[in-house]
Formats: sequence, structure tokens, C-alpha cells
Amino acid sequence: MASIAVLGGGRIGEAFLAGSLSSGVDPRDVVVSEKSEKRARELSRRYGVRSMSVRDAGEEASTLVIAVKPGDAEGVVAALVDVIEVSEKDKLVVSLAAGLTTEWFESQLPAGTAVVRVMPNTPMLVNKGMCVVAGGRYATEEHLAAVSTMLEPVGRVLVMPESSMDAVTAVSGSGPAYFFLMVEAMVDAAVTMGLPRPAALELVVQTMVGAGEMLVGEEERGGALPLSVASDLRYAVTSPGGTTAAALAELERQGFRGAVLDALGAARARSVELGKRG
Ligand SMILES: NC(=O)C1=CN([C@@H]2O[C@H](COP(=O)(O)OP(=O)(O)OC[C@H]3O[C@@H](n4cnc5c(N)ncnc54)[C@H](OP(=O)(O)O)[C@@H]3O)[C@@H](O)[C@H]2O)C=CC1
Ligand SMILES: O=C(O)[C@@H]1CCC=N1
Repeated sequence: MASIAVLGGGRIGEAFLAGSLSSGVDPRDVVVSEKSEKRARELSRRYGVRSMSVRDAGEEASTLVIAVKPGDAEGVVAALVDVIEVSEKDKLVVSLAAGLTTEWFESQLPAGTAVVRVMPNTPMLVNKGMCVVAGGRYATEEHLAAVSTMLEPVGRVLVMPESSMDAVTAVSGSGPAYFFLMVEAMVDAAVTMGLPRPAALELVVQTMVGAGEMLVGEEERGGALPLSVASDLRYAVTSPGGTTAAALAELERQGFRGAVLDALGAARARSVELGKRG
């Protein structure tokens, strides 16, 4: 009897699967359901988990992790209704989908079904994820604790009110893409200045890794992350009248902060819109 069903084996489903298994979850305790048979076979071969239909996976497992695109959630939920209705044990539904509210899931599922909404991100794949967890109407403290425990091996976990989830999606859910775009932009700029692309990529990636590790360094040593940590580290790089100050002034002139503000606002608005489709 599996305890976790991953319903949707795409990018985030695989990141969750891979992160969980690498942190010690037994593949015999996990089943996956994926629309594409080829992809299902690939996941079974790669991770040693069984693949089956949504309905069968829902019957097998107690925690049902929905990892399909928001537009596909209705079909998955419809396939789970009977299973949840007749199950003797309580099933916990965990949604990783952007936008869709616990209220929407509750309206589709048998009355009283416990639903927990999670916003993860892809660094889960390397156990460096950021997951924010919010409980629905029937989710108890025990459910939230169980989901947090399930996610802790794949990264950091925060419990927040559901009203924060659209903003969270804009910040940490979509966040990795903003940093990857920054890497691409810096590599292209380096190439424009004449650096070979492989060397440029190495310079940029190692700089990002080093900067990231400096940001979390203090906290990993046991202290809380000071709110000024990013500014303090930036000041330490910025010599008066130097190269960094020249670059930062140009970023400000080009409206860097305003662009970030608008970009995250657009992501949050899109999350709200995806929720309305549910
Ligand atoms: N990618 C990310 O960084 C993040 C994604 N999310 C959320 O995670 C969810 C999944 O996103 P992502 O992994 O990127 O999307 P993907 O399209 O990569 O993965 C979804 C997978 O589910 C499959 N699928 C669709 N319908 C069914 C079904 N009825 N039964 C079984 N499998 C099905 C899809 O198959 P097919 O392609 O053939 O339709 C696809 O392989 C979304 O709701 C998204 O909002 C949340 C945080 C971060
Ligand atoms: O782009 C998306 O809609 C999903 C949600 C957060 C990250 N990827």
C-alpha cells in the first residue's frame, strides 16, 4: 500500500518525486500517475516507482499530491471523487497547482475532504526547494504538520495563510525563472564584451552560487537571516566610485526595481486568474 500518490509526472511532479526519494522515502511507498504512457514508463524506470491510473493511485495512497496544470485539475479531481467517497481511511489531498484555491477543491470533492495547498518550486529537485503550505477548511494542524514533514526533506517549508498564496507564487514559485533569466542576460553581456561563452557561463553560475551561499550562510550557522542581509552584502561589493556602483546606477536608471515590481505583480495577477478558471 503506497502512502503517496503523485498525480501528474511533469516538471514539478518529478521534482517532488526525485527530491523525496533522494531524501530517503521508499519508492515502494510512492505511486505515480501520468497521462503520457511514455513519460510514465520513463518515471517508473528512473525512480523505481509504480505507475497507474489516477483512480488506482487514489485508491492505493493516503496522500494524493495533485501536480497537473491548473486546467487539468478538474479531470483529476473528478476521477478521485468516488475513491475518496468510499475510502475507509481519510485521504489527504495536496495540491501543488498555481492559483487553484482549497475552496475550489473542497467544492469538487466529497464534503469534509481535507485539502492542503502548497506552492513549491523546482529547486526541490536538488533538495533546495521553497515550499509554502496553506490549509483548507477541513485541514487540521496535524494535516499541515504531516505535509510540512513530507516536504522538509526537499527544502524549506513555511506555513502561511492562503490569502498569501498568489503573492508567494509570484515570488518563490516562479522565482527560479527570474534568476535563470538573469544568468542568461549576464552570459550574453559577457559574450558581447568578448568573453568565450563557456567561460562566461562558468563565471556567472559560480558568482550566483557564491552569492546565494553568502545570503544563507549566516542562517545556516544558526542565526536568523538579518533583514538587511542583501543590502549589507551588496554594500561590501560596491567600492565608492568603482565598477559595481557604475553598473548598479545603470540598472536603477533602466528601471530595474520597477521592472521587478511589475513582473511579480503580473505573476500574482496571473495566479489569481488561474484560480478563477477552476
Ligand atoms: N513548474 C514549476 O516550476 C511549478 C509548477 N507548479 C504547479 O505544478 C503543476 C504542474 O506544473 P508543471 O510540472 O510545470 O507542468 P507539466 O505540464 O510539466 O506537468 C504536468 C503533467 O501532468 C500530466 N497530466 C495532465 N493531465 C493528467 C491526468 N489527468 N492524469 C495524469 N497526468 C496528467 C501532463 O501530461 P501532458 O503534458 O501530456 O498533458 C504533464 O506531464 C501546475 O499546476 C503548476 O502551477 C507549482 C510551482 C512551480
Ligand atoms: O508558471 C507557472 O504557472 C508555474 C507556477 C509557479 C511556477 N510555475
